[in-house]
Amino acid sequence: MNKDPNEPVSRLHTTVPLRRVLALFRPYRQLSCLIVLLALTGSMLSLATPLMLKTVIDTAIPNGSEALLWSLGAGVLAVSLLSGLLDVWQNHLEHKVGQSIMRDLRLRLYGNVLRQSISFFTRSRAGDILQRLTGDIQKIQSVVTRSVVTAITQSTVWIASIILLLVLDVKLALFALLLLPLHLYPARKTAKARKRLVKEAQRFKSDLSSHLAETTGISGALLTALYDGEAYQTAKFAKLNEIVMRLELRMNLMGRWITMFNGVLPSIGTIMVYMYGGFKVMEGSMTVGGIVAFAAYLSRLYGPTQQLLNLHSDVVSSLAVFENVFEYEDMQPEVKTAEYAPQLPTVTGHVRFRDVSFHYGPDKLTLCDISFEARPGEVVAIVGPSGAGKSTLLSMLARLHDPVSGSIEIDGRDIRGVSLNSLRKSLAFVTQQTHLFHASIRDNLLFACPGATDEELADACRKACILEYVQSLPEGFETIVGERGFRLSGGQQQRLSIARAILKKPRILVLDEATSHLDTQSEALVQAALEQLMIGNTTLVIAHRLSTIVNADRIIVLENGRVAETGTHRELLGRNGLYAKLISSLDNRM
Ligand SMILES: Nc1ncnc2c1ncn2[C@@H]1O[C@H](COP(=O)(O)OP(=O)(O)OP(=O)(O)O)[C@@H](O)[C@H]1O
Repeated sequence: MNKDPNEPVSRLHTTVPLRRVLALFRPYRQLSCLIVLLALTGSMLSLATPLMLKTVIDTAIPNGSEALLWSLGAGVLAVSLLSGLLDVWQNHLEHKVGQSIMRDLRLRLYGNVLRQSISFFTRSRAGDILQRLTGDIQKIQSVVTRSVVTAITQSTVWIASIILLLVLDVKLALFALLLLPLHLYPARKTAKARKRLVKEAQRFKSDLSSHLAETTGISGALLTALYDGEAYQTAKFAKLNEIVMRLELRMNLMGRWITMFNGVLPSIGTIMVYMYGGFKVMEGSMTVGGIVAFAAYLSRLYGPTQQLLNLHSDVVSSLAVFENVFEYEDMQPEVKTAEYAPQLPTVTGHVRFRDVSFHYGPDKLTLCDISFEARPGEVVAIVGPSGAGKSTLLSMLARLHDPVSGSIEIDGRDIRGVSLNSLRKSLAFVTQQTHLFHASIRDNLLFACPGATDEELADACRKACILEYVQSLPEGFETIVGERGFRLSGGQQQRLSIARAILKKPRILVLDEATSHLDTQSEALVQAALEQLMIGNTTLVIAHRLSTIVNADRIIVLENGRVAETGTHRELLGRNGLYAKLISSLDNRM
């Protein structure tokens, strides 16, 4: 199936050490100890009942002791009531610890995903990320909630039951224990098979949620509608859906077989004990109460055996999911900064690219030895044919990618040596594709400057030529916009994103000028907004408008990732090279 896009970005390990799973409990050590204590007390209490039953049958009834019968009856009732209460408390605490671990994991994973470089997001499907942060974490929840407690309590009951069985009758106990190894072989086999199935199912679930996310997002839905792709998408979904269902069925069936097998063995064991014990009672070497107590302890031996084997199978199969989760926790961003990198102080906005080279893949350099500078307040226009590397070049200023050689400096400091957030605070990007979150206009603006006052918001919108429009909306700044919100036109979205950039008060501005989708009036408004934003800032602009290019202090002409020409409009026209050709094609389009 569609595997490549889902391949891990950097696979750091293939198996998860159990130590790492146990380390998740570290912050909840005390609560976990309390849970284990409660569970052990509950298990010990449950071991008292068979002994009381033995006394009822062997002593109270034959001796006609009503008082003993009453007190043993009350004892059994008290034990079961107390066990029930302890169980409720223990269960609540187990869930508290389990849910807290899930919360911590989700938060750590989300934080680490957001820390990743942009290359991670271009490689991953949204559905995969969603699946890991929700589906996968949900899947390991039951293991995390129950596993440790079950392992400790059930092993205790198991060992205690063996001791009590041996105390009651050594030969009978050894006879009953003979059946135990029969449980192990199928349990080991199925645990491995389940792990494979779980891994496969998680992968297809990831495919399913990616397909869902892609086709129900506004762009995917629009494309599907316009190309009449409903039947195609539904067929693709149905295929994945079917595979997921079949895998779930296989996993369930495998679980049922093992449950059946594990259910039959104890019955055989119990009936053998009753028969063998029966003969011993007839011989007079054992009491009836002794057999009843023995059978009760036997069920407390087989029960935990099953539980421990199920747990083993759950843990082994869920290791596949742990691998997924821990992989996201361990991922390192490609673009790294030292933990205590200094902040970039308020800058004047002097930008310098020194021999910058970059490639997306090893086969071909996307940018090769690019050098240029933009002095504070200058406008530098980047022009060149489609695919020349203009967007890549400017994205490097915000360290969306790092150069493979050369360096980029702001005010003489290599941007790799300063903290990433301080670097990004001093820059503002206005791109052609504007993204607005599904939130109010106010919240979308505050995203750039969380502390901005209403006056500052209004002022930024006024400068971006959008205030009047926002105020004319029935809900004004509270209007919900974004993919599923109120639809703003392309120009309005751009002006809102310019207002957002104005609020950031950057020193360096990176613009990707709109090409053609705006009408003349809208373009004039966007242009006026941009001019406001450019005042006093160093501006690097991927320029498509003749006026921007002509008025730029310097023009960098890129071709196939190299600087083909540099100069002012007049100088470059005089050279009659690539620039002159590009300008004549621009003129022809105007
Ligand atoms: N994420 C990516 N992975 C691999 N290659 C990429 C990626 N992004 C861009 N490229 C390639 O890098 C080259 C430069 O792309 P870039 O978008 O920087 O060009 P551009 O000059 O901005 O083009 P346009 O004017 O059409 O937007 C292109 O050949 C493109 O295919």
